[in-house]
Amino acid sequence: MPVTTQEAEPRVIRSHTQEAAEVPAVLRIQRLSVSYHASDRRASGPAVDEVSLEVKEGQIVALVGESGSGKSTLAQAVPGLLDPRKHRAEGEIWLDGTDLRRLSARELRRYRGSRVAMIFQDPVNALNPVLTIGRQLTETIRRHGKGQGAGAKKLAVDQLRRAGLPDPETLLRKFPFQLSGGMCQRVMIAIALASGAKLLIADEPTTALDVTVQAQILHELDRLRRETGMGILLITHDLGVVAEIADEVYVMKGGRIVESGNVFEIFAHPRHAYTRELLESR
Ligand SMILES: Nc1ncnc2c1ncn2[C@@H]1O[C@H](COP(=O)(O)OP(=O)(O)OP(=O)(O)O)[C@@H](O)[C@H]1O
Ligand code: NI
Repeated sequence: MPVTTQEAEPRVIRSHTQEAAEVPAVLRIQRLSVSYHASDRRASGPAVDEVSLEVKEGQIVALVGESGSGKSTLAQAVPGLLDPRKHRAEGEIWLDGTDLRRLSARELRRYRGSRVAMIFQDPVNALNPVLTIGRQLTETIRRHGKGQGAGAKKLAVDQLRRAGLPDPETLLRKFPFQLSGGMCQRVMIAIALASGAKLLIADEPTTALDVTVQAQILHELDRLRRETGMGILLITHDLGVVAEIADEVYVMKGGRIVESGNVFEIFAHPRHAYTRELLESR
């Protein structure tokens, strides 16, 4: 009789070799257009032009393209961070069965931070300079009803450790200016983890950091999406990193997606001339 072994279901949701067909989407953007108002416009035409895009659970989706192609506009439109007085948007942004485009400013604020987290190029300034790291983390934890008092503090320590920061207890008492850029970005990641967001939008999260730290942070994101199932929309100029950690790639030019697909296919057989140029220029 054959021996049957019972293996535990792996917690890891997927790696970029698996088919993602049945994995639910954490973000689905449909025909999103964003135009800045004429007085502010620095270029003709919409900054984002009928873009459709999907991020599934546990996936890293890379958004690449030249400067001014509309990547940051797209990234900021998702959590509703664009100034409503300065732009006009059309289309749908589905997150967890809700079209964010239909929410009021107040409802959007509640979504932001609890369902979708963002990390930016400049982690030092993204943190509040006058509050300790501990205070900023426990604030997030409390606000999202994840814990109070000692419970919140313990969770804060856990998340800092998870984000790869050594000696989290000491770190709780420090202020952002006492930390390196890389450490601040890890704190931002810990805050995103503490909020329990299922989607993380990372807009060039390592551009301002030392070269040696850049790869570490990106590999941290790669590890965390495996551990938590968080979906990540990653904007980066580093095509080497894209090849290494992304599942899907969207190539943007002049506000439009000119090519998208599985990372292996795009890198092996870029169809669009612009994608070939991008690959050759690295
Ligand atoms: N606040 C703004 N007001 C008016 N126009 C803007 C604003 N922000 C961006 N734009 C314009 O929208 C277009 C897209 O810019 P965006 O910053 O989204 O590009 P990007 O792909 O993120 O570029 P980069 O790689 O340099 O960060 C550009 O033409 C830019 O000049
Ligand atoms: Ni940008």
